[in-house]
Amino acid sequence: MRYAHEVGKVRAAERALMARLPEGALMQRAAAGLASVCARVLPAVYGARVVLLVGGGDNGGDALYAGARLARRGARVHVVQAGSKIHEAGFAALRAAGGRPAAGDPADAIAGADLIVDGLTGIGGTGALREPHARLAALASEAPGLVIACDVPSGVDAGTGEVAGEAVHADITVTFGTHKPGLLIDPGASHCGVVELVDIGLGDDLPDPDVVAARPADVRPPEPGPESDKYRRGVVGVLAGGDAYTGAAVLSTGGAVHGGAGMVRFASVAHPVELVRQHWPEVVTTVIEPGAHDAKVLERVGRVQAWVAGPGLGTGDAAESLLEAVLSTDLPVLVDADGLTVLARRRDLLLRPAPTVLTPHAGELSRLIGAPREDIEARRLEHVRRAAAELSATVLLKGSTTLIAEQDRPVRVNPTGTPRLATAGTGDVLSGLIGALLAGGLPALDAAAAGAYLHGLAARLASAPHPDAAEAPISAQDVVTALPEAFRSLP
Ligand SMILES: NC(=O)C1=CN([C@@H]2O[C@H](COP(=O)(O)OP(=O)(O)OC[C@H]3O[C@@H](n4cnc5c(N)ncnc54)[C@H](OP(=O)(O)O)[C@@H]3O)[C@@H](O)[C@H]2O)[C@@H](O)CC1
Ligand SMILES: [K+]
Repeated sequence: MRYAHEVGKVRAAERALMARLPEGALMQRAAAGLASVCARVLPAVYGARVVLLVGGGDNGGDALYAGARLARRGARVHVVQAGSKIHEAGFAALRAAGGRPAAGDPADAIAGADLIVDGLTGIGGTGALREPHARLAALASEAPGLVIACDVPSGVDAGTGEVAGEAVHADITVTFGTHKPGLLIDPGASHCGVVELVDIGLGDDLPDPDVVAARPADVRPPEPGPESDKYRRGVVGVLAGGDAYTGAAVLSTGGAVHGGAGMVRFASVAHPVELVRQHWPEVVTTVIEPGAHDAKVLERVGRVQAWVAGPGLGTGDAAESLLEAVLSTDLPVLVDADGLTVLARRRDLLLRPAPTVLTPHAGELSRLIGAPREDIEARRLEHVRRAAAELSATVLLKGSTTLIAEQDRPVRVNPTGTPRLATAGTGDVLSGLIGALLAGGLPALDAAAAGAYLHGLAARLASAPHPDAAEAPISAQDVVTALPEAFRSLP
């Protein structure tokens, strides 16, 4: 896992470690790590034109000391100072090594640099960048040289990934001690380029992480054992589709079929049942009558180990009665799409002892928790956490960075997302896939995180089947088809 810690915890760990080290030692570790990444990416350090953008805090100090190291190796290092304050000891070290303030218009120095080190703000940055920082950030982002952000791209909120104004677009972000949540969550994540973690020795002083992102080896779908039969591997029940929406039924069922379920049961009114039978002959189907139902309706569908309810189900009385039936079982239930719209008026149905997984996009979450959609999109981490606590559920918030929250657990960030997934029907595939993983016995948070991971991977493989292939647009059906390849590509 890649671990990220909130800014307050980073500062506390730094304080604890600093108390045991000689003064300035920690900043030297950070600067040494930053300088070595700079040296690695420059074709040659000797003679390289390096520009340091330096704010008034310790982030600027890191950049100055790293610049001094590069200057001692022959780089031509110039400083663009933003604001009146500067880290005096770092500045003195840089001058002693031969670095100089940039003369003339900073725009010229930035445009002519081979490498720009962004030391404007780090974890101490708050709100939109002020001037002249904002202009310098914009100049750096447009410059032809490589941009390396020190700790955090300036303008990105380290704790949340919010970007309130101008922000540096880095090619590489060298971060110290631990990742910060804002490096993993959009829009901040999309400003980072490649993130490199420099170990400054915080390890023992850091508490449990607040946010984690899976690496491939962390994703472990349920493995069928030698004596698995279709019942032990997990039967997933899908309640989806209606006379109006049939595609959602086919796609959600497809996600379940390719998600490793031992068996998929599907129940709906006659028309979607007919289509699912045509697409997925391996699925066991049940036709249910239109209109409202009592809890007994599920007995006709048969035994399952987890339910998926909602895609294309409609939002009227019939859908509400099915949701009520399914949520009154003691089985894990995933609710998506129309099911979420129903839940927005029936939050009482969420008061249940068994696990519930909700998979809203920002608009659906807005209805569920009564927060404006734009607020949710701007502050995804805060809202997904709040939703998990308020709704007593595992909440997977879809979007440019999919986040998965469960109360008192680190928030999972899905690293495999791709803009290619922003196409109709892909969410239905995800619901069936997570349902299959739940039925296979994964705990809710792991099932949701593994589902999001495999779903993103499948979309990438569908779009570009091998590393040299150009990306092509994809359909939700392509994602279903690529799921086996996504499973195979796990280590
Ligand atoms: N602690 C340690 O041991 C270690 C810390 N390390 C490093 O220190 C960094 C944290 O340093 P920090 O705490 O000094 O804060 P920092 O990120 O430089 O920002 C403060 C400056 O930014 C300014 N500023 C703020 N908002 C702004 C805005 N919107 N627009 C414009 N300006 C704005 C603010 O100005 P002010 O508001 O005070 O006028 C102040 O000048 C950390 O990220 C890591 O790089 C490493 O060396 C490892 C050891
Ligand atoms: K920075």
